[in-house]
Amino acid sequence: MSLQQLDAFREKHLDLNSIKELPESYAWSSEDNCPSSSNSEPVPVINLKDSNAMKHVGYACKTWGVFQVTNHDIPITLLNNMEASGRKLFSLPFQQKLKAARSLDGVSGYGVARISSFFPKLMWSEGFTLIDSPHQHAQKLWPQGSGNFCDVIEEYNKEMNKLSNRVMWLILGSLGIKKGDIKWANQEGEIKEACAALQLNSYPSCPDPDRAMGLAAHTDSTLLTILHQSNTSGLQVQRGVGWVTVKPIAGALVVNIGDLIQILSNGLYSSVLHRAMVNRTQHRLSVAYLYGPPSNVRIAPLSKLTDNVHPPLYRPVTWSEYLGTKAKHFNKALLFVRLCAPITMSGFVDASTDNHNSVLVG
Ligand SMILES: C=C1C[C@]23C[C@@]1(O)CC[C@H]2[C@@]12CCC[C@@](C)(C(=O)O1)[C@H]2[C@@H]3C(=O)O
Ligand SMILES: O=C(O)CCC(=O)C(=O)O
Ligand SMILES: [Fe+2]
Repeated sequence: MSLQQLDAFREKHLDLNSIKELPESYAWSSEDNCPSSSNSEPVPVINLKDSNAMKHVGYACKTWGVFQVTNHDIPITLLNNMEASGRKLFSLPFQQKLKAARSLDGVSGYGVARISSFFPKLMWSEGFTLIDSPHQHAQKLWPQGSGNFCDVIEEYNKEMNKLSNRVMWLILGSLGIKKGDIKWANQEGEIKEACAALQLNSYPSCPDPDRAMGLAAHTDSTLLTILHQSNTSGLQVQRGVGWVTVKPIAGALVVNIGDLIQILSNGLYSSVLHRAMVNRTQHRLSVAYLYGPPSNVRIAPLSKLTDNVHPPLYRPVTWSEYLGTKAKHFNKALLFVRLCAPITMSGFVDASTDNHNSVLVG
């Protein structure tokens, strides 16, 4: 990052850990920050060792787009070590974290939520994204030695890759998809070249949590995301018109359905809109493993799920192409890869003028 970029960054983004009163630039209107629904049914919790796990996953995908998993075989010590590594990183002095700041056009490094540009107010969070080896970043953050930071990240990525593949097959299996139906997986269903990003999110305690927003409502552009949310609540998912809190369960992991599963499943399973809230007393940390397909693969509705009555709803896209669309159109990105425009309640086609790929139906 150039010195000029660093100055612009410092000007806009404050060290949240030292602020005693919520600045106006972080105060969201009550409309944006609408409260959560009370008395809602809880998000499904699925024991991966249950012989009916696939059926439960199918139900959770159809009705929620999110579920928690237990008995997932990720050692609790690894989850604890990952959380401790995240806390160690975010507790570094602000100036030190800035040494590993994400460049303006870059993906990895320290920075504010990259969706910030779509909102008039700033979010009460800081993040660290890793897509490749953690060593270069660790060297900048801890020039005297980073302890076991890199080992923990590498072990975590390896284990999350295995778990993501296992959960992906439960999701696809629940739609009747077999190993041979996915060309980019080998006979065992493994995806050797799967791409992924690790996103560490830090939400410092906030002097006015009811007016602040940790991470604004979004869907993930992934096949699926596995989130370790520590023991402090904050994650909420949209259900109907309200927001439901995903209660932290010790040792459980949250699985979010991403936009690419929505495309693959031809809309049978929708990605879940979610957000993170903050609180007055606790510093919350979350670690998201964002799982996607190999970079050369074009994701399209699976042919087994389409026919004359159910034509493909989306055109084929690679993950990086889709991330580009998301960076430009954010929560409308799926509409921009859609082939058949959805019909609105009024019976008219909801045609976006920008969406030149739409074939209007109905
Ligand atoms: C692979 C990716 C998905 C992501 C953008 C990124 O290039 C790296 C970070 C990811 C993340 C994490 C926080 C929420 C999110 C919307 C964001 O701003 O950065 C996601 C992006 C995404 O899923 O679109
Ligand atoms: O912190 C959380 O609970 C949510 C994080 C998240 O949605 C993400 O990293 O994509
Ligand atoms: Fe997310």
